[in-house]
Amino acid sequence: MADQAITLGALLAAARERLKQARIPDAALDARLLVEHFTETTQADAIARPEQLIEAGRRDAVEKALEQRLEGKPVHRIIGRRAFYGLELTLSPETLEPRPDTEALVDLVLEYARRDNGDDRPWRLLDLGTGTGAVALALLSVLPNAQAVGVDVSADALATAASNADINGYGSRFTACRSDWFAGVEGRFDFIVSNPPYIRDGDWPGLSREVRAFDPRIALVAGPDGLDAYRAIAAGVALHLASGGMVAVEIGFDQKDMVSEVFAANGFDLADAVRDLAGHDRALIFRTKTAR
Ligand SMILES: C[S@@+](CC[C@H](N)C(=O)[O-])C[C@H]1O[C@@H](n2cnc3c(N)ncnc32)[C@H](O)[C@@H]1O
Repeated sequence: MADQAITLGALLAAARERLKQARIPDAALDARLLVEHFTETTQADAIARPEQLIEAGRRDAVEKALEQRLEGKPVHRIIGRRAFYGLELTLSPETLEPRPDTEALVDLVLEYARRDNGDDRPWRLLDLGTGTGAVALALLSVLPNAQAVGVDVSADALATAASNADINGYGSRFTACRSDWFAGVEGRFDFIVSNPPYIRDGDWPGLSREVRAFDPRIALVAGPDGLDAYRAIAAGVALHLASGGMVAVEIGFDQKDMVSEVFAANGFDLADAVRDLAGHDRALIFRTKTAR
């Protein structure tokens, strides 16, 4: 490659065209995210100062990133981080890339936590399968006096979650706990939340190549019917839920009835369900069954 600078506008146009030609979905968005990240520019720079010169080293970094994208690596894996609920979260090999759909789970928990002027209460939160810390940290970002314990079976994910808590300014209110679901968890919590693995074993081969190659299988797959993690979680909730507490989970689009049955069998009533932006059932919240 010639050792010369290129303008930001030309670099962006070339990157967009390259991904488009290769039929990469969302080519324009991916090109923009990669160029912005590796040239340390913003969308505003591209609009206001497209003539600004990008030095050869940065242009080469964009070039390498485009090659990775053309080989199928997802754009946020290349960048190494992804935005979730207004937070910037670093990814690592054993963390799932947080998905926008999971914001529905956060909103559902917040709706209940903030009832009756509850915003400022010292809520105790438990996030089972915390991954990057996405759900716990999003809740901490809105509830200023809450404390969260993030549980994961993966040491790599937990280290990433703890680092994300520090980077985003919530390190003093976040505790990482390595545990197989509740096995190593102590204490009781006002809200137990989880976005657990919920894909059926048999559906794994049909997922996109990008997901299979770059998201950890253990973060996504949960037995022949996809319900193994819900069974493990529902069985342990009663021992760790504070009086009046609630448990909320993300679900697959067709799992509302099945997951409700799993929790009902363990003594919990469905209190509410919300859909994601595509209109699919996405998050459920339960409370302890009342005596009838
Ligand atoms: C679907 S990911 C969710 C990650 C993150 N909470 C999010 O919403 O982006 C599920 C997480 O559960 C963790 N996990 C899987 N099996 C587990 C187990 N037995 N005990 C604790 N965590 C587990 C995985 O490592 C993964 O981080």
